[in-house]
Amino acid sequence: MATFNTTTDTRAKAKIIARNLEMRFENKHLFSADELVFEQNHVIHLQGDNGCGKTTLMKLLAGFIQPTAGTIQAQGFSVAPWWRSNSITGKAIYLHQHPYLFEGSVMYNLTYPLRFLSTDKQLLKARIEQAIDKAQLRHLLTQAASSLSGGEKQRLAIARAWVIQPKLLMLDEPTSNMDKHSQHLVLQMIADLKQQGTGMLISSHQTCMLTKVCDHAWLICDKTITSGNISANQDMANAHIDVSTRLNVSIG
Ligand SMILES: Nc1ncnc2c1ncn2[C@@H]1O[C@H](COP(=O)(O)OP(=O)(O)OP(=O)(O)O)[C@@H](O)[C@H]1O
Repeated sequence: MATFNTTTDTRAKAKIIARNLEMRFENKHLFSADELVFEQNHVIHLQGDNGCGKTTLMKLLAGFIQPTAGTIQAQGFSVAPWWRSNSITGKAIYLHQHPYLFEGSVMYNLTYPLRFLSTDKQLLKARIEQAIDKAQLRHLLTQAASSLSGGEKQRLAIARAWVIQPKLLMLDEPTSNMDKHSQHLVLQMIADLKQQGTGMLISSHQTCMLTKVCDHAWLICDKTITSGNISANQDMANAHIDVSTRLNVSIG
């Protein structure tokens, strides 16, 4: 039986903890894991072959779907509104590889979050201006977001996340539509967020420019999720799971 819950000490480091996790689609066992901790100040490279379950794991941690078994708990966030049936939803921001954008212009998409944030509005406006430059979106501001190219849409979605500065951010195959130049721009924003303490989970089945900023790795292999540090002196192209910190997980 899967359960979700949230503890609300907002002074604590924000984290999402999954325990005794098991995910199945009908009879198909996708993965299991004893314990996964996704927290602020950690940047995790989520690795695994096509179809192993990277997107599914992110959707679980975002609270969009429920695990077959196990618990998913959030700590260090403010209390969820009473009408939200799943208290995990909305804690970690999830960016799909084909990001959801609002109908309207690029500028509308960037300013939309303003109305929901309690942060000083002048500071937010200044941050939006910075994001526009960082993502090189200024020449596109009045254009409909729906008319952007795939790479531009991803740049816009990441710029919007950069403005919000979430505690936890998940990026699903963020560079899949990006040329090298766009990857450089996004890398800078991701590095900024890392410095500001945002915890990030970045999925990609291959190493890419963005995975250079990762200090931890989760690997989905043989229906098992293992977790470990990325050795500081190791080329990310050979990123591996530190065997000493491997989790004891079951294979179904
Ligand atoms: N709602 C669903 N019902 C049944 N099967 C599903 C469902 N969602 C995903 N799957 C299956 O689960 C498996 C994992 O899918 P998922 O998208 O999580 O993999 P992934 O690792 O993100 O793949 P990729 O690297 O290709 O993006 C796939 O075989 C997929 O078909």
